[in-house]
Amino acid sequence: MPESKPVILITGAAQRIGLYCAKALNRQDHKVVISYRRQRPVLDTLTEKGIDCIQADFSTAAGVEAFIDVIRQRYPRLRAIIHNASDWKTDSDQCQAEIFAQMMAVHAQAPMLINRQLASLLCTDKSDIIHLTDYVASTGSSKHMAYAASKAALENLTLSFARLLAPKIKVNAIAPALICFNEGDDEAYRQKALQKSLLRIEPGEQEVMRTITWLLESDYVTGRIIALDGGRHLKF
Ligand SMILES: NC(=O)C1=CN([C@@H]2O[C@H](COP(=O)(O)OP(=O)(O)OC[C@H]3O[C@@H](n4cnc5c(N)ncnc54)[C@H](OP(=O)(O)O)[C@@H]3O)[C@@H](O)[C@H]2O)C=CC1
Ligand SMILES: Nc1nc2c(c(=O)[nH]1)N=C([C@H](O)[C@@H](O)CO)CN2
Repeated sequence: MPESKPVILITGAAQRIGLYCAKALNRQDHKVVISYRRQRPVLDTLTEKGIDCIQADFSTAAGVEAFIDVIRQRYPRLRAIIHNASDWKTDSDQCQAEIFAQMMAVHAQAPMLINRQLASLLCTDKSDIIHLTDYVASTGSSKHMAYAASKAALENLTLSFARLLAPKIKVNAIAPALICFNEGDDEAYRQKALQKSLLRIEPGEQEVMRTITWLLESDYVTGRIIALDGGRHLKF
Protein backbone atom coordinates (compact mmCIF):
# COMPACT_ATOMS: atom_id res chain seq x y z
CA MET A 1 0.00 0.00 0.00
CA PRO A 2 1.73 3.24 -1.12
CA GLU A 3 2.31 5.85 1.64
CA SER A 4 -0.56 8.41 1.67
CA LYS A 5 1.37 11.15 3.53
CA PRO A 6 4.17 13.10 1.76
CA VAL A 7 7.42 11.32 2.65
CA ILE A 8 10.33 13.45 3.82
CA LEU A 9 13.79 11.94 4.27
CA ILE A 10 16.22 13.67 6.65
CA THR A 11 19.66 12.23 7.26
CA GLY A 12 21.55 12.22 10.55
CA ALA A 13 18.38 13.03 12.51
CA ALA A 14 18.84 11.11 15.77
CA GLN A 15 20.10 14.21 17.61
CA ARG A 16 20.18 17.99 17.75
CA ILE A 17 19.01 19.89 14.63
CA GLY A 18 18.01 16.83 12.64
CA LEU A 19 16.05 15.36 15.55
CA TYR A 20 14.27 18.66 16.17
CA CYS A 21 13.31 18.93 12.49
CA ALA A 22 12.25 15.28 12.21
CA LYS A 23 9.85 15.70 15.14
CA ALA A 24 8.52 18.99 13.74
CA LEU A 25 7.95 17.52 10.28
CA ASN A 26 6.23 14.54 11.88
CA ARG A 27 3.87 16.94 13.71
CA GLN A 28 3.18 18.64 10.35
CA ASP A 29 1.69 15.31 9.24
CA HIS A 30 4.50 14.25 6.94
CA LYS A 31 5.75 10.67 6.88
CA VAL A 32 9.30 11.16 8.18
CA VAL A 33 12.17 8.81 7.38
CA ILE A 34 15.52 9.39 9.10
CA SER A 35 19.00 7.94 8.93
CA TYR A 36 21.09 7.43 12.05
CA ARG A 37 24.57 6.00 12.53
CA ARG A 38 24.72 5.02 16.21
CA GLN A 39 21.91 3.29 18.13
CA ARG A 40 20.36 5.30 21.01
CA PRO A 41 17.18 5.30 23.13
CA VAL A 42 15.52 8.22 21.31
CA LEU A 43 15.12 5.98 18.27
CA ASP A 44 12.46 3.99 20.12
CA THR A 45 10.53 7.18 20.80
CA LEU A 46 10.77 8.22 17.15
CA THR A 47 9.60 4.80 16.01
CA GLU A 48 6.59 5.03 18.34
CA LYS A 49 5.75 8.36 16.65
CA GLY A 50 5.70 6.59 13.29
CA ILE A 51 9.10 7.83 12.13
CA ASP A 52 11.03 5.23 10.10
CA CYS A 53 14.60 5.07 11.48
CA ILE A 54 17.15 3.51 9.13
CA GLN A 55 20.74 2.83 10.19
CA ALA A 56 23.35 4.14 7.78
CA ASP A 57 27.03 5.05 7.75
CA PHE A 58 27.91 7.41 4.92
CA SER A 59 31.69 7.12 5.39
CA THR A 60 31.84 4.70 2.45
CA ALA A 61 30.07 4.58 -0.92
CA ALA A 62 28.93 1.06 -0.05
CA GLY A 63 27.24 2.38 3.07
CA VAL A 64 25.46 5.06 1.05
CA GLU A 65 24.38 2.54 -1.61
CA ALA A 66 22.99 0.20 1.05
CA PHE A 67 20.95 3.09 2.46
CA ILE A 68 19.67 4.02 -1.00
CA ASP A 69 18.56 0.42 -1.56
CA VAL A 70 16.47 0.44 1.63
CA ILE A 71 14.81 3.72 0.67
CA ARG A 72 13.98 2.40 -2.81
CA GLN A 73 12.49 -0.78 -1.34
CA ARG A 74 10.26 1.07 1.12
CA TYR A 75 9.26 4.36 -0.57
CA PRO A 76 8.12 4.68 -4.21
CA ARG A 77 7.70 8.46 -3.82
CA LEU A 78 9.44 11.19 -1.81
CA ARG A 79 8.36 14.79 -1.13
CA ALA A 80 11.78 16.02 0.02
CA ILE A 81 15.33 14.95 0.85
CA ILE A 82 17.14 16.92 3.58
CA HIS A 83 20.88 16.26 3.84
CA ASN A 84 21.65 17.03 7.48
CA ALA A 85 24.14 14.28 8.44
CA SER A 86 27.49 15.78 9.32
CA ASP A 87 30.70 15.25 11.25
CA TRP A 88 32.41 18.42 12.53
CA LYS A 89 35.97 17.15 12.68
CA THR A 90 38.93 19.35 13.62
CA ASP A 91 41.99 19.24 11.36
CA SER A 92 44.90 17.06 12.54
CA ASP A 93 48.49 16.93 11.24
CA GLN A 94 48.66 13.26 12.18
CA CYS A 95 45.68 12.09 10.09
CA GLN A 96 44.58 14.99 7.90
CA ALA A 97 44.26 12.82 4.80
CA GLU A 98 41.82 10.53 6.63
CA ILE A 99 39.88 13.48 8.01
CA PHE A 100 39.63 15.07 4.56
CA ALA A 101 38.33 11.79 3.10
CA GLN A 102 35.79 11.44 5.90
CA MET A 103 34.57 15.02 5.51
CA MET A 104 34.17 14.70 1.76
CA ALA A 105 32.45 11.32 2.14
CA VAL A 106 29.67 12.47 4.47
CA HIS A 107 29.23 16.07 3.28
CA ALA A 108 29.67 15.69 -0.49
CA GLN A 109 29.83 12.09 -1.74
CA ALA A 110 26.77 10.91 0.21
CA PRO A 111 24.47 13.79 -0.83
CA MET A 112 25.65 13.45 -4.44
CA LEU A 113 25.01 9.69 -4.65
CA ILE A 114 21.67 9.95 -2.82
CA ASN A 115 20.48 12.81 -5.02
CA ARG A 116 21.53 11.15 -8.26
CA GLN A 117 19.86 7.85 -7.38
CA LEU A 118 16.76 9.06 -5.50
CA ALA A 119 15.84 12.18 -7.50
CA SER A 120 13.57 10.00 -9.67
CA LEU A 121 11.48 9.21 -6.58
CA LEU A 122 10.82 12.90 -5.84
CA CYS A 123 7.26 14.05 -6.59
CA THR A 124 6.87 15.71 -9.96
CA ASP A 125 4.50 18.47 -8.85
CA LYS A 126 6.37 19.99 -5.88
CA SER A 127 9.54 18.55 -4.35
CA ASP A 128 12.73 19.70 -2.67
CA ILE A 129 16.29 18.81 -1.91
CA ILE A 130 17.83 20.79 0.96
CA HIS A 131 21.53 20.68 1.83
CA LEU A 132 22.72 21.75 5.30
CA THR A 133 26.06 23.46 4.63
CA ASP A 134 27.83 26.03 6.85
CA TYR A 135 28.82 29.71 6.98
CA VAL A 136 32.49 28.65 6.81
CA ALA A 137 31.93 27.20 3.32
CA SER A 138 32.23 30.79 2.09
CA THR A 139 35.03 31.94 4.42
CA GLY A 140 37.24 28.93 5.12
CA SER A 141 38.25 27.87 8.61
CA SER A 142 41.50 27.89 10.57
CA LYS A 143 40.77 24.75 12.59
CA HIS A 144 38.19 22.89 10.42
CA MET A 145 39.78 23.28 6.95
CA ALA A 146 38.70 19.87 5.63
CA TYR A 147 35.19 20.29 7.05
CA ALA A 148 34.82 23.74 5.48
CA ALA A 149 36.10 22.53 2.09
CA SER A 150 33.62 19.65 2.12
CA LYS A 151 30.74 22.00 2.94
CA ALA A 152 31.88 24.24 0.06
CA ALA A 153 31.68 21.17 -2.18
CA LEU A 154 28.13 20.60 -0.97
CA GLU A 155 27.26 24.23 -1.75
CA ASN A 156 28.58 23.73 -5.27
CA LEU A 157 26.53 20.53 -5.61
CA THR A 158 23.50 22.66 -4.71
CA LEU A 159 24.08 24.70 -7.89
CA SER A 160 24.66 21.65 -10.10
CA PHE A 161 21.57 19.80 -8.87
CA ALA A 162 19.41 22.94 -9.08
CA ARG A 163 20.28 23.18 -12.79
CA LEU A 164 19.94 19.43 -13.38
CA LEU A 165 16.60 18.87 -11.63
CA ALA A 166 14.65 22.02 -12.52
CA PRO A 167 11.81 22.71 -13.07
CA LYS A 168 10.22 19.88 -11.09
CA ILE A 169 12.60 19.79 -8.13
CA LYS A 170 13.90 22.79 -6.14
CA VAL A 171 17.43 22.40 -4.72
CA ASN A 172 18.68 24.81 -2.03
CA ALA A 173 21.18 24.98 0.81
CA ILE A 174 20.90 26.33 4.32
CA ALA A 175 24.23 27.76 5.53
CA PRO A 176 24.13 28.25 9.30
CA ALA A 177 26.71 29.81 11.53
CA LEU A 178 26.16 29.05 15.25
CA ILE A 179 22.76 27.38 15.73
CA CYS A 180 23.21 25.37 18.92
CA PHE A 181 26.21 24.71 21.14
CA ASN A 182 27.44 21.23 21.98
CA GLU A 183 27.14 19.98 25.56
CA GLY A 184 30.89 20.13 26.11
CA ASP A 185 31.26 23.78 25.02
CA ASP A 186 32.55 25.73 28.03
CA GLU A 187 31.49 29.29 28.93
CA ALA A 188 34.62 30.88 27.47
CA TYR A 189 34.01 29.16 24.12
CA ARG A 190 30.34 30.10 24.19
CA GLN A 191 31.01 33.76 24.87
CA LYS A 192 33.67 33.89 22.12
CA ALA A 193 31.31 32.21 19.64
CA LEU A 194 28.41 34.55 20.50
CA GLN A 195 30.61 37.60 19.81
CA LYS A 196 31.26 36.44 16.24
CA SER A 197 27.83 37.63 14.99
CA LEU A 198 26.06 40.98 15.10
CA LEU A 199 23.02 39.50 16.86
CA ARG A 200 25.13 37.60 19.41
CA ILE A 201 22.61 34.82 20.17
CA GLU A 202 22.41 31.04 20.03
CA PRO A 203 19.18 30.86 17.95
CA GLY A 204 18.42 27.18 18.45
CA GLU A 205 17.17 24.45 16.14
CA GLN A 206 13.86 26.18 15.35
CA GLU A 207 15.77 28.72 13.22
CA VAL A 208 16.64 25.90 10.81
CA MET A 209 13.14 24.38 10.94
CA ARG A 210 11.51 27.72 10.06
CA THR A 211 13.79 27.94 7.00
CA ILE A 212 13.01 24.39 5.93
CA THR A 213 9.28 25.14 6.17
CA TRP A 214 9.73 28.29 4.07
CA LEU A 215 11.71 26.44 1.40
CA LEU A 216 9.19 23.57 1.24
CA GLU A 217 6.37 26.10 0.74
CA SER A 218 8.25 28.19 -1.84
CA ASP A 219 7.35 28.05 -5.53
CA TYR A 220 10.22 30.20 -6.78
CA VAL A 221 13.42 29.60 -4.82
CA THR A 222 16.06 27.25 -6.19
CA GLY A 223 19.84 27.20 -6.45
CA ARG A 224 20.17 29.46 -3.42
CA ILE A 225 22.30 29.30 -0.28
CA ILE A 226 20.19 30.65 2.61
CA ALA A 227 22.48 32.13 5.27
CA LEU A 228 21.44 31.79 8.92
CA ASP A 229 24.32 33.63 10.59
CA GLY A 230 23.11 36.53 12.75
CA GLY A 231 24.94 39.01 10.54
CA ARG A 232 28.31 37.32 11.10
CA HIS A 233 29.36 38.31 7.56
CA LEU A 234 29.34 41.99 8.67
CA LYS A 235 31.30 41.51 11.88
CA PHE A 236 34.84 42.84 11.30
N1 LIG B 1 24.96 22.94 15.27
C1 LIG B 1 25.35 24.08 14.71
O1 LIG B 1 25.47 25.15 15.38
C2 LIG B 1 25.65 24.12 13.25
C3 LIG B 1 25.28 23.06 12.41
N2 LIG B 1 25.55 23.13 11.06
C4 LIG B 1 25.13 22.03 10.20
O2 LIG B 1 23.77 21.71 10.47
C5 LIG B 1 23.60 20.27 10.41
C6 LIG B 1 23.06 19.75 11.74
O3 LIG B 1 24.00 20.14 12.75
P1 LIG B 1 24.03 19.32 14.15
O4 LIG B 1 22.67 18.97 14.56
O5 LIG B 1 24.93 20.06 15.07
O6 LIG B 1 24.75 17.97 13.66
P2 LIG B 1 25.48 16.84 14.55
O7 LIG B 1 26.93 17.20 14.72
O8 LIG B 1 24.66 16.58 15.75
O9 LIG B 1 25.45 15.59 13.51
C7 LIG B 1 24.21 15.11 13.03
C8 LIG B 1 24.32 13.63 12.80
O10 LIG B 1 25.15 13.32 11.69
C9 LIG B 1 25.46 11.94 11.80
N3 LIG B 1 26.67 11.55 11.08
C10 LIG B 1 27.91 12.03 11.25
N4 LIG B 1 28.77 11.38 10.43
C11 LIG B 1 28.04 10.45 9.76
C12 LIG B 1 28.36 9.47 8.79
N5 LIG B 1 29.61 9.29 8.37
N6 LIG B 1 27.36 8.69 8.32
C13 LIG B 1 26.08 8.86 8.75
N7 LIG B 1 25.72 9.78 9.66
C14 LIG B 1 26.70 10.56 10.16
C15 LIG B 1 25.65 11.67 13.29
O11 LIG B 1 25.10 10.40 13.56
P3 LIG B 1 25.45 9.56 14.91
O12 LIG B 1 25.32 10.55 16.04
O13 LIG B 1 24.39 8.50 14.93
O14 LIG B 1 26.86 9.04 14.75
C16 LIG B 1 24.90 12.83 13.97
O15 LIG B 1 23.86 12.40 14.81
C17 LIG B 1 24.96 19.70 10.03
O16 LIG B 1 25.04 19.49 8.63
C18 LIG B 1 25.92 20.78 10.47
O17 LIG B 1 27.15 20.75 9.75
C19 LIG B 1 26.23 24.19 10.51
C20 LIG B 1 26.62 25.24 11.29
C21 LIG B 1 26.32 25.30 12.71
N1 LIG C 1 28.03 18.56 12.26
C1 LIG C 1 28.22 19.69 12.95
N2 LIG C 1 28.62 20.80 12.30
C2 LIG C 1 28.82 21.94 13.02
C3 LIG C 1 28.59 21.98 14.38
C4 LIG C 1 28.15 20.79 15.03
O1 LIG C 1 27.93 20.77 16.26
N3 LIG C 1 27.98 19.69 14.27
N4 LIG C 1 28.77 23.13 15.11
C5 LIG C 1 29.23 24.24 14.53
C6 LIG C 1 29.45 25.44 15.42
O2 LIG C 1 28.23 25.79 16.06
C7 LIG C 1 29.95 26.68 14.72
O3 LIG C 1 29.00 27.07 13.78
C8 LIG C 1 30.12 27.82 15.73
O4 LIG C 1 31.09 27.52 16.66
C9 LIG C 1 29.58 24.29 13.09
N5 LIG C 1 29.25 23.06 12.41
